[in-house]
Amino acid sequence: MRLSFFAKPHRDWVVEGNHTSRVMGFGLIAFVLAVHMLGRGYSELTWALLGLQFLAYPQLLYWRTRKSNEPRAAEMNHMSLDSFVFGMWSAYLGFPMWSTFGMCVTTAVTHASYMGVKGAVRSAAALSAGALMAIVLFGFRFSPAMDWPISLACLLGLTAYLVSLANMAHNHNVKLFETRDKMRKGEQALQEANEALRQQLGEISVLQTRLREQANRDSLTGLYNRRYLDDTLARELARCKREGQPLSLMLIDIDHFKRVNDTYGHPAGDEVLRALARMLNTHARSGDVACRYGGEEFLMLLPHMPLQTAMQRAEQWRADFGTATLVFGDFHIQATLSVGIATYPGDGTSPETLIANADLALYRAKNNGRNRVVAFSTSHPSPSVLPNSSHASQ
Ligand SMILES: Nc1nc2c(ncn2[C@@H]2O[C@H](COP(=O)(O)OP(=O)(O)OP(=O)(O)O)[C@@H](O)[C@H]2O)c(=O)[nH]1
Repeated sequence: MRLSFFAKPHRDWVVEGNHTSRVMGFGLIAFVLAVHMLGRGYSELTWALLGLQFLAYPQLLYWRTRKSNEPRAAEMNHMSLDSFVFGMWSAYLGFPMWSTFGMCVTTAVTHASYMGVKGAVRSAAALSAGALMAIVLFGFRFSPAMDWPISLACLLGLTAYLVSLANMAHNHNVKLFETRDKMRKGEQALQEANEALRQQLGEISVLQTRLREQANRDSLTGLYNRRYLDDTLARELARCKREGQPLSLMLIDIDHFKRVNDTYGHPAGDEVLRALARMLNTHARSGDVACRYGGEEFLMLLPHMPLQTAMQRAEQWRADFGTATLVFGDFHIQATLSVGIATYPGDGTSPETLIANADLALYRAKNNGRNRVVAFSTSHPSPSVLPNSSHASQ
């Protein structure tokens, strides 16, 4: 387990960069000031302070910054403290020309690079405050020494400082570009993933629609199934009631279908069912619902259709189907239809009653000899039968 004292809580590029440039800059200035102090009779205490100030102080600040909860804010304050101590040293040493200039410029540039012109002003204020403090404590001295070794050291130090600052900015820019590049690539990958997801969602939605459609369809004939009819009949009936329109229901049953199966086989029977479904679909209007109601029983839901029209239609379909021949392999198959019709409002006002009455009418069509159309009518004791003597059952 690491002790928190040694832990590195935060790695901030401002803090790290400042530390490096502070260590370097203070080292160089210490060297320049030492050259200036040589032979000028400064006490041992001053030399010791110089060592502490320029060699130990940067480490102390770095440690404090990293312990701080807000390292950047701490670092900004430390920069002002730098200016203050530089001001003190400059005034204490009598404002040696190049050293003072170097200290002023480096702190002003550092401040300005983080805080703009405001930073430079802040640095100037701190420098002045430091100088003032030194003048108050030690008195005013003025010896702007400009010996060439000091001037040369200052110029080299200043150049090194500016280059290191530019290098830091360059490194930061490179990092910034790399991060932007990564973000752009990430964004692109995200867009691609989004696009793929959108496509998948589209496919899922198509599949769902197809599934819903399949759930409503009879797999053999492709007509709507009974489940769909249950939902639709109530809705269509309600609509016709609102609009004051009639609605007819036709129950259509293939006569003696068992015989077809028994004679020609089940696959042939299937083909007959498909043929009837095709015929009903072909003749259905856009609002009609053709539905396979049971094994060989079909239902046509005919909104807005009065009884007489429904009777005529059913008769037409019965005749067409009865005269058609279905070729299945070597077989020529013929079959007839019986149809029962119930119409809203005369034959019932609820889906259940209408279906029950259409079924009753169909039952009567079968009983009366098949191959015929029978309409249920509550107004007559026996349902009305469309005469069909020419198409007797087989
Ligand atoms: N091929 C085939 N036959 C089916 C299918 N569904 C039901 N059937 C058959 O349809 C026949 C219906 O027979 P019945 O109910 O006796 O009726 P029917 O022979 O048509 O006689 P009526 O209706 O009284 O004229 C049965 O033999 C069922 O096996 C199907 O999907 N395919």
